[in-house]
Amino acid sequence: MRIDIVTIFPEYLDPLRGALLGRAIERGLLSLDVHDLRRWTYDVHKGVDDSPYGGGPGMVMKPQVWGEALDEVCAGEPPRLVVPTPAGRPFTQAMAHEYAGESRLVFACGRYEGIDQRVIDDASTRMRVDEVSIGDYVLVGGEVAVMVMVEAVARLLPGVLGNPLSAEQDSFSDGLLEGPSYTRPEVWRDRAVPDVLRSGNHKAIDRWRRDQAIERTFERRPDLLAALPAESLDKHDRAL
Ligand SMILES: Nc1cc(-c2ccc3cc[nH]c3c2)n[nH]1
Repeated sequence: MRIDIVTIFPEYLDPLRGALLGRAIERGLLSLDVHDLRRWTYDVHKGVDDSPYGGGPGMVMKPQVWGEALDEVCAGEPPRLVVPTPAGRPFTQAMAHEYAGESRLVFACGRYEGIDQRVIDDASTRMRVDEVSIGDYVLVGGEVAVMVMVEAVARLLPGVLGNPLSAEQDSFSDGLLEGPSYTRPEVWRDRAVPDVLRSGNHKAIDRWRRDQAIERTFERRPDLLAALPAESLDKHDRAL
């Protein structure tokens, strides 16, 4: 997978080159190119923003600069263009899996009050464009949102995670939250690991883990339970 990111703060994305993702890049499992938007400015001040039509606070990012940047970065095989915004469609694990199946992703990091809408409208005539939110809170720019999405997507690529089962048993993979995890010691500050986990009875362990996942989902994210297909909860699950 080829990932391109356009931003006015390229150094903000440096952490993506460390640790697990850095190793995946070194191993050629994905490529990551970060582009400074100011490369496509021509004025001495390298301006990327201007006042909003209709008035209002803050500044809007200019369409000319973004248009030329995306023309160049998106050239070649048409990518999926992802534009983080608080007004976007919620980013989910299902979308992370969808993106992991793409051969090219381009992320456009806005700043200020965002990017002139015509940039998205124009790009949509040539490629799939998703305006995506990573949560119902407002960040200062798109860079942190892009780091969240790149990490969520990259970890799903074959070979990136040491144990592929980790991704299969993620929270949300079966529509439920993951239950609690435990490791040594057996007792810590007078708190013991649940006996079932030390029983060696894997049928009982799997049942206990599913019960914990359903109970935790019920308590913390009842909306996920409501969205589950009826057939995915058996009689035992419903009796919880
Ligand atoms: N989910 C979420 C996205 C954002 C976001 C995304 C891009 C920009 C550009 C300027 N402010 C931004 C905020 N905040 N919260």
